[in-house]
Amino acid sequence: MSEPGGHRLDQTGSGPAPVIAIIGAPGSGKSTVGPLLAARLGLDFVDVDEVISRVEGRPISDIFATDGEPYFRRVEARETLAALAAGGVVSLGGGAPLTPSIGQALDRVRTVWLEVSARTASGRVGLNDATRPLLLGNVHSRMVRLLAERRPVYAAPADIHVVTDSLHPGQIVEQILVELQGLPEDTGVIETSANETREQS
Ligand SMILES: Nc1ncnc2c1ncn2[C@@H]1O[C@H](COP(=O)(O)OP(=O)(O)O)[C@@H](O)[C@H]1O
Ligand SMILES: O=C(O)C1=C[C@@H](OP(=O)(O)O)[C@@H](O)[C@H](O)C1
Ligand SMILES: [Mg+2]
Repeated sequence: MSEPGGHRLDQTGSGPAPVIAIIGAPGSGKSTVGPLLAARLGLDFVDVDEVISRVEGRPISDIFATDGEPYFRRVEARETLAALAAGGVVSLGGGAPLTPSIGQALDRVRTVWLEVSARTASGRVGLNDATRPLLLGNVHSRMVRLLAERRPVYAAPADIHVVTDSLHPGQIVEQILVELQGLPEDTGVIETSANETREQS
């Protein structure tokens, strides 16, 4: 089905809705690239951090401060699994893949890993960011440690891997669209027309 963007996918089609999960460290660009990718594919988009803040009625930093990280991770697992079950493009929080139930779910969907260096990520995230309480203090040193711990957890479920440091969000979306075409059919069919994309660029 070709649409102006060349990538529209009718979600009313038969079969389960396609699911694309976006994972990576804080500052890798999940919340930025996710909606752009969803628009190109004609899919719904969910940012799980936004859902959490909405259902909890408070910023993520307040959740951590008042109820602690274990509580946050339980809410995150519930909302992440619900979003993945609903289908569309889902941008996870940076720590979500460390939760076993989420890691197992990621093995069943198309997963995009946006990689970023600690230096670049530190430069992208703001200081004292209310959505990233784990980075309060020395952002760069905390990011270095976090990336070292998590790299294997991001790599394991990844079907598509994009190193984002020197790419703009639009370039990242184009690379994802091209790589989606090369994925095996068994994880759902997402019709994109990368050729049209190349003609458009
Ligand atoms: N490819 C990119 N190049 C430059 N800046 C980016 C890129 N991707 C995201 N950003 C910026 O970095 C910050 C963090 O991006 P965000 O999408 O919130 O990351 P995440 O959701 O992975 O934590 C935002 O200010 C965003 O505009
Ligand atoms: O890395 C993490 O553990 C976290 C990353 C944040 O999301 P982003 O990756 O979108 O910043 C948010 O879920 C929370 O602060 C925890
Ligand atoms: Mg985000």
